[in-house]
Amino acid sequence: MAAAIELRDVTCTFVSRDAPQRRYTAVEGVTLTVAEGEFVSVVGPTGCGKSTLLNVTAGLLAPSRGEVRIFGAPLAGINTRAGYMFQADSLMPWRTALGNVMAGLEFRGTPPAEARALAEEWLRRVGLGTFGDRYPHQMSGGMRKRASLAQVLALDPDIILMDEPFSALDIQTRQLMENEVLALWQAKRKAVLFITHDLDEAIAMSDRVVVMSAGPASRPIGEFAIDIPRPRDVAEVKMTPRFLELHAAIWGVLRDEVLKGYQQQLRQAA
Ligand SMILES: Nc1ncnc2c1ncn2[C@@H]1O[C@H](COP(=O)(O)OP(=O)(O)OP(=O)(O)O)[C@@H](O)[C@H]1O
Repeated sequence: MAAAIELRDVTCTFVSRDAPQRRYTAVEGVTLTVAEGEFVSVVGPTGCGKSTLLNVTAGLLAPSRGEVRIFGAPLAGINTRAGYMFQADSLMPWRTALGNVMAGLEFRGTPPAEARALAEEWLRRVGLGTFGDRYPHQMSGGMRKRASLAQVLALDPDIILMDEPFSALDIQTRQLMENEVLALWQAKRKAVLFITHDLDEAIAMSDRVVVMSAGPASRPIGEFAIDIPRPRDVAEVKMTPRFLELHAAIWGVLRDEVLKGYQQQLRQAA
């Protein structure tokens, strides 16, 4: 069976707009797969190209070299089988929660009555059943994240791409959301590519954690299967001996890269 996502030897080089002779290779020779139904997290130091890999998978950015295959077919243009949840809110401020969830469905041509019923159903599933008429500015950060999640899941994508979706939330709301995402994922088993700075979050959520090296020319330098049984409670698994073992092993690979990434940022800022 073809992988849901397959990046083959992907390199992304950016050309500076101000000085076209200046180039920056963000990621180089990245090979990465996510199987159907698998939850894979990518961790790495700041600026190592995690978002770049997600943008390549979403079809928002064409790699300078290499290939992206989605369920075995080469990706050309936008990845229509993927839903994308960003770090920033993706809600339209002039639409209610219900209107926001309906928007993607309507855009895809779902008849209005069906779009409304589906949007209401998804708002219920993410715990916003009675908040459909709220505008984004009338919702808390956690509620906005829930609405964004409903927006993505209502489209029933085969692949879910998440770029630090919960980093702006307080720790309790974050744990609630992580558990909810796991429960929803467990029911539907989509392929998930999850980007995070937070190693605890990556281990608690994933089937596999991929560690990227510091940039430039970042690439995966470690891959760890997370053999902690499911269903998991993200707060509880963090106290298990296996979690601590995995954390120590992955941190052993990640630590030096985080230090290198930090030094590089200091050099760039100087
Ligand atoms: N469009 C672009 N033009 C030029 N450089 C870019 C562009 N997009 C990203 N970069 C550079 O590529 C590198 C990787 O960026 P990216 O956002 O993918 O990293 P990241 O690992 O997601 O970072 P963070 O963890 O801080 O969110 C960075 O050095 C960034 O400045």
